[in-house]
Amino acid sequence: MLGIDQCARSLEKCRANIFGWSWDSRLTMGLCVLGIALPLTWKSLQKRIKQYVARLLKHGLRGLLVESSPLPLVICGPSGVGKGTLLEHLMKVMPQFTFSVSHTTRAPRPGEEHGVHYNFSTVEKVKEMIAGGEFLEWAEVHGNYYGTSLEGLRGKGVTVLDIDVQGVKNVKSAVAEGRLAGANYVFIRPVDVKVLEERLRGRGTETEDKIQLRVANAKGELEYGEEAGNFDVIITNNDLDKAKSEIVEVAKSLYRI
Ligand SMILES: Nc1ncnc2c1ncn2[C@@H]1O[C@H](COP(=O)(O)OP(=O)(O)OP(=O)(O)O)[C@@H](O)[C@H]1O
Repeated sequence: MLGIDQCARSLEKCRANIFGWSWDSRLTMGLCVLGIALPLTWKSLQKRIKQYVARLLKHGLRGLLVESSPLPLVICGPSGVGKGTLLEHLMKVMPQFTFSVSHTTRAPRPGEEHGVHYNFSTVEKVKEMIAGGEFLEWAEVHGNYYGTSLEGLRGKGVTVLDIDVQGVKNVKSAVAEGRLAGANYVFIRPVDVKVLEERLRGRGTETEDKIQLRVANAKGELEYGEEAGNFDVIITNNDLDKAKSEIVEVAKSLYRI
């Protein structure tokens, strides 16, 4: 990386040559710009390299020619912290951020469209996909299978995953195994656990037992969320308007929009 003195000297040299830029000045100016830009882009560059390697392993050389889709945006945080509230705002302001379409083996209900509400599939097909490691996560509920496929994350815009810590670990395993190119991880934290309890009670959607269970789980989730290296960005949702602006700014900067 270039030092500040070197940058200043380069700028002075360029200024002196402003009316007839010599190749020397152009080169030093270029190096100067690179010196500033490179550290900023290093993280995204690393992700992009991993993405290319994963595609190369999966599809061979042909994979390098396929246009890459943006990495999914993972949003995690304890129950009641305001993930849903912040995501609703983000998706309203930036419609290119959307939830992924899940797979299900249950029959479509009136008005439900394949590929819009769900990807309707058969039990045989879903079992085949599970065996082939094509799901990020899946569950069997009342005899029907539901799951988030890795393919479903490669949508038109940026796919958003609102998931718990276990879900984040599943995403990280998929990345480590080369099944997913990567993801951007954002953790939402409260100022303290007491606030969570108040929000969950205020929302009025849970029984007291469930509130206590969610608050108890929150402690472990906060430990994981705040541990260095687990998330790219941590947003504290205290003042709601501030947190809303922050999530939009974070999304813009992560996806260079
Ligand atoms: N900054 C905030 N200040 C006050 N109340 C908030 C704030 N953010 C969210 N809330 C409120 O807290 C409650 C919980 O928010 P929300 O449902 O978005 O949480 P969540 O993290 O999505 O929860 P879950 O994981 O259980 O779905 C809602 O009633 C919401 O209106």
